[in-house]
Amino acid sequence: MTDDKANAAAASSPASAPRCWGLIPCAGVGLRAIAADSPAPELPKQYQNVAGQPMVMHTLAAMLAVERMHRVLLVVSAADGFWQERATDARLSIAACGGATRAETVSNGLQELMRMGASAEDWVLVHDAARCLVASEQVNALIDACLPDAVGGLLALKLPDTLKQQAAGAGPARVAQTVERSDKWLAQTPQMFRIAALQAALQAAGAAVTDEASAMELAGHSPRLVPGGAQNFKVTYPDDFALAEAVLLQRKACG
Ligand SMILES: Nc1ccn([C@@H]2O[C@H](COP(=O)(O)OP(=O)(O)OP(=O)(O)O)[C@@H](O)[C@H]2O)c(=O)n1
Ligand SMILES: C[C@](O)(CO)[C@H](O)COP(=O)(O)O
Repeated sequence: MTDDKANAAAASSPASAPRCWGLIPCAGVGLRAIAADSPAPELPKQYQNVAGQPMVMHTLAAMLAVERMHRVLLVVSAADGFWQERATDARLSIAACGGATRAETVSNGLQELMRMGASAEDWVLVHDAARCLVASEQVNALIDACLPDAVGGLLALKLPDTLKQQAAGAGPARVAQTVERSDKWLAQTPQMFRIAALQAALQAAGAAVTDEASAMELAGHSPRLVPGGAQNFKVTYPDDFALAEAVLLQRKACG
């Protein structure tokens, strides 16, 4: 069945109430966030302080502020000692089943959600621990767009700049051509899909896919693109910490 036909079928069938679960992959090492001239930090980027709190605490606060979020599962690496003796929220669970890639971490987390009582048709919203600026309003907008949809979708940002393709060859980078950008979006998170469909897609796609939507695309689906925002960037490079801190402090000052 095409996504369009499945949407029509979903619209004409009686309303059911699948739940929304949050899944936060938090098992990365943050290699690109380490400045070339700095020693490696003791903790990965998601645990470094940003605006007075470990980055992941901002991420969790935004996800847990969404009332329709049934529970949130944080997936950390087996070696993670951060959560020992730390107070947690009643709707938060932590599983030390992170994998070697983000896709493996998410796949292991989906299995854990099923053990926690999630059903195959429930929705999961996968959100990077390192996107600590997501606003609960954006998460709600994604849920509103995806709940009536047969497939699901992701927050994304229309490309704001002119897009250049690099020429092949050694030496300094040079432009090969300017690429049409009117149909290009930057993928963000959360990415929201049905749990069983996403698990099947990830298993078929393998560990190399860098987001959930890619796995669904490889399975033949066309996920919805829901406008996110420039502030929902992923803390990836050293400069990103200062930007994230400035935005969070400014939000705090504005109440
Ligand atoms: N094996 C992995 C790799 C990544 N992630 C998580 O996926 C999110 C997005 O990944 P990215 O920003 O690429 O994080 P890292 O893999 O940690 O960064 P880098 O590639 O720079 O090492 C992060 O919250 C990260 O913790 C994960 O849970 N398990
Ligand atoms: C999922 C993601 O945040 C979408 O932009 C991103 O792909 C994950 O991290 P990476 O930088 O691709 O490793």
